[in-house]
Amino acid sequence: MIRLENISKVIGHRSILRKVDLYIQQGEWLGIIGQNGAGKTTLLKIIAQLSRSTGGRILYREQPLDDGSVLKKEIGVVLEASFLYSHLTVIENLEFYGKLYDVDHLRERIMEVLELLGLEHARKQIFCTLSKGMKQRVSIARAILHQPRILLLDEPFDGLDEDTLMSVKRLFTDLHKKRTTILMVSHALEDIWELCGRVAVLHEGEIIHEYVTALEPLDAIRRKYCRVTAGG
Ligand SMILES: Nc1ncnc2c1ncn2[C@@H]1O[C@H](COP(=O)(O)OP(=O)(O)OP(=O)(O)O)[C@@H](O)[C@H]1O
Repeated sequence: MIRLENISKVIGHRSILRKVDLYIQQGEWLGIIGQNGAGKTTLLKIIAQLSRSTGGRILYREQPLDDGSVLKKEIGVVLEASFLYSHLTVIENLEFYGKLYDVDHLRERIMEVLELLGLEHARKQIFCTLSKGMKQRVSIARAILHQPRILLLDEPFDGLDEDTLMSVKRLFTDLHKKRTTILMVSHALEDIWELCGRVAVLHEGEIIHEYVTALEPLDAIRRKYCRVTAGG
């Protein structure tokens, strides 16, 4: 569905990503792991067309992406900088985004995602006054509002309490069952192993391993992963 060919990113004199090749199949749930600074967020931003690569290309359904508009509409993104306006309420933020994406029956859809994320009671609260976990819920609500075919998730469970974590995992699992393609960056290997079918390890801007989670026990990977990222 999405093919990355030789994707590179150089900032100043630093190579952040080095010739990354990656294929993401339709309906797949792919995890990306790696140490701090490995380039995971940079890679996600390039796929989301929020940042430009300095080399290589992205193919979507085997067609090169020249301007990202086709893909942009099909993608929902959860990133730390969550594209939400601090001084708008939760519902105003969702209305703004929903109009931008021409969401049908916007009012009903907003009520649906508010309920899915347990945000009904906070809907009139100003975004910047929310707790970290509540902000993360709004960020997820925004990402799924237009029912994207692809979800790009950067540490999506950050800040969520145990109950919300379970319900958000269920929500993503349901979307995945409905053939949503998911690319998820996380430091929580347990979550990655529980949810993702395949995992790519990014190290200093390069994909150095790919694993099928069903075939590799997490403990073995934890040992290997630590060795690999420690350079051994
Ligand atoms: N705009 C920028 N200018 C300069 N350097 C940048 C910029 N954006 C990212 N970097 C650098 O690129 C490298 C990769 O950053 P990135 O955020 O992609 O890493 P990451 O794997 O997501 O890390 P973490 O696990 O800490 O979130 C880091 O060394 C970072 O400092």
